Amino acid sequence: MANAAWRLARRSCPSYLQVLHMNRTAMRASQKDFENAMNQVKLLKKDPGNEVKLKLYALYKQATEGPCNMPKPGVFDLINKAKWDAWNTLGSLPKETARQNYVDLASSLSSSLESSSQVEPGTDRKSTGYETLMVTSEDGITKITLNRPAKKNAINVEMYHEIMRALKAASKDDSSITVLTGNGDYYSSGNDLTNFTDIPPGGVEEKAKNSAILLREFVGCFIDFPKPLIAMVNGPAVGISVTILGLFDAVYASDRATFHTPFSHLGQSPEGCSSYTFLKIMGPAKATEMLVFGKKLTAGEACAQGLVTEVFPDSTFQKEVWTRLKAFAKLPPNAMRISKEVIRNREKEKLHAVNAEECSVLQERWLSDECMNAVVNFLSRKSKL
Ligand SMILES: CCCCCCCCCCC/C=C/C(=O)SCCNC(=O)CCNC(=O)[C@H](O)C(C)(C)COP(=O)(O)OP(=O)(O)OC[C@H]1O[C@@H](n2cnc3c(N)ncnc32)[C@H](O)[C@@H]1OP(=O)(O)O
Repeated sequence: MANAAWRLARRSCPSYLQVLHMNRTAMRASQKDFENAMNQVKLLKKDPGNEVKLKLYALYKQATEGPCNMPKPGVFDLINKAKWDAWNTLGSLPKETARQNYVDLASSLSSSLESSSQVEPGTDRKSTGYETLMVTSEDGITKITLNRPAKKNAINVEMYHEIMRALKAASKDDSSITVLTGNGDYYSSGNDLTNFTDIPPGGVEEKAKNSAILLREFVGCFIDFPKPLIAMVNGPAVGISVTILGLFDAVYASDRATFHTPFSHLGQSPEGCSSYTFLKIMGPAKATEMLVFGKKLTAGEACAQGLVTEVFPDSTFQKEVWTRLKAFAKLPPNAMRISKEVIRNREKEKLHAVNAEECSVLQERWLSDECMNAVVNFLSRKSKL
């Protein structure tokens, strides 16, 4: 049947997309296929992650009930709002197409999740077990890639924890240097603003307290990281993804990258030790423009001010930086580690004290009307940076 559709399509010379559509229609999933797909999903050995689960939920509802018929949940009813958004996005997609898409997604998941659990042979090792990151180790370099490109690599609570886990693992593995970069067009859009919506029974005060503990531990991992740590800033960087750059040993940027710390706009205050490192790196006047007035820097400006080590044209960024990193990774690892220790040890105590103070100030800021209003405006689509 599918072959017949393909032959017919070729004879009347329709576009490639039309052919694909005919093929898919000819292969419409039966109710039995749909039920098998639901079982396949239940039997997955690995959690496919929230975004995929929402997609599956939406396709299931569309396939069984048709277009979204639920009243829209409130902005702070985060889970039901996410489900509603996912379902509502499918608009008037026919039930049969939703059923087919569900079957396709389930089958792609069972093949990709089963195969990704296998460790590749040779020196290129991929770490599995991360939802928000890709972690690989090759040629003496551990690469940690922020991997939520559809959300501009915003750092949700899970990603904070996974970055800490990946850094702890990298500090003990046999690589000589560690690289942090982003997947997609952004390096990172900073803290995921939906982190503010998941309020525990103890209320916002408890949330702010726990968040300050999390942030302090997160930044602490960068202060204490023992090997050379290099940022490959592949695109725009916002908020905490910029401030922690002051704790890296080298920062290479694409000329597409920008550096933005809009803390006052968000009713917040600096973190990542930037209230200390940025002043040392660029002097108080330039640091104030960034941290207090939220001035966004181009990669060239960030390099001129010492935050970035070197800027590369986007077209050659990956090739040029990887060539350089591979050369660095051949240097004697113990010498690099000890040199970093000598440089960092003089500052460590001070950095931990700055980190603690910044987190305690932020804990208060998160409870302010200025901060709450900024977050609600972003979540209700009234504002962007
Ligand atoms: C009680 C307190 C608890 C807090 C717990 C926190 C713990 C530690 C906190 C540490 C302090 C950190 C501070 C910071 O990092 S401040 C910086 C925060 N970041 C932002 O304000 C950026 C917000 N995003 C934007 O302004 C725009 O999205 C952006 C300019 C980055 C890109 O715009 P563009 O038009 O190109 O793309 P979209 O807006 O359509 O984005 C695509 C989707 O990605 C979602 N997105 C992007 N960034 C974020 C983000 N930071 N948080 C949440 N979601 C984000 C965006 O909503 C789109 O999603 P949808 O496709 O679903 O609409």
